[in-house]
Amino acid sequence: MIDLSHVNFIREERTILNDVNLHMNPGENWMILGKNGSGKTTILEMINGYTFPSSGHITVLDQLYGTVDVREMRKSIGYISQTLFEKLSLTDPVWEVVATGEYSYLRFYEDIPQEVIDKAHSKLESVQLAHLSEQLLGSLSQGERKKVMLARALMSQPRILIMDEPCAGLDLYEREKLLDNINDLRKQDIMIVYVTHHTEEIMPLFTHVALIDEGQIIASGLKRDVLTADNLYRIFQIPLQINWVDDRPWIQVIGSFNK
Ligand SMILES: Nc1ncnc2c1ncn2[C@@H]1O[C@H](COP(=O)(O)OP(=O)(O)OP(=O)(O)O)[C@@H](O)[C@H]1O
Repeated sequence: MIDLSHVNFIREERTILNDVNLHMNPGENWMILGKNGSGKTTILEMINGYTFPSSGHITVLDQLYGTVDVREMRKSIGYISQTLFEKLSLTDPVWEVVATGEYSYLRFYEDIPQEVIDKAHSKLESVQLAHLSEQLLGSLSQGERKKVMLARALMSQPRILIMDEPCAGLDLYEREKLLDNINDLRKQDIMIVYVTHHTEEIMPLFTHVALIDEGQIIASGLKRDVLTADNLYRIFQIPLQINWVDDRPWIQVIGSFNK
């Protein structure tokens, strides 16, 4: 479904991605975990066709990038990121912002078909935000904004949903509510690719994890095989242990930092 083969990305003599190989198959949901600046967002931008590798191949939904119109590809790929949020109109009502997801528009400059309006309301209902549909986007809390992004991304019924740190800036309550909505997506036929620095966001729906450090994949595969104390030490350089509770990994730091 998504295949990155020997992908390198070099800018100003700096290797940002170094021989990245990732093979994501139908039925899998992937978490990409790594420190700040390790190359996570660059991978997501490549899957979306916004950034092209210096060398290597990327195939998404059986289409080899470089030989297809990536704008067409993006109709099958939902993307949730802070950069995209900043392009949306803070002065539009929430239902209208959600409706723009149907066509991947940033704003409407034409009449909106009634069925698209109805669909936007039902997507808002599915993330428990129906009561805020008439409120302006700019007046929402951080958590509500993230849920609006999720509802908007689901409008076009994408086959792949890519999320770049959707829980950044959320308090514990808002984070858990959003993660619950994301976990519910396992009932749908959609592949999730999710980037974070935080292991506890690995909800049960995630089947696979890729660990990235300084542009290199350190380990990738089934989450319980990859999320070992040794592998995480290689990424974070902190001695820790992992406790699995209800199929979620929780990290406990052990010993002293840097000793
Ligand atoms: N087009 C580019 N030109 C030059 N440098 C780039 C480019 N794109 C990314 N980088 C650099 O590559 C590195 C990896 O960036 P990226 O945004 O992929 O990291 P990240 O793992 O998502 O980080 P964070 O968790 O902090 O968001 C950074 O040091 C960034 O400055």
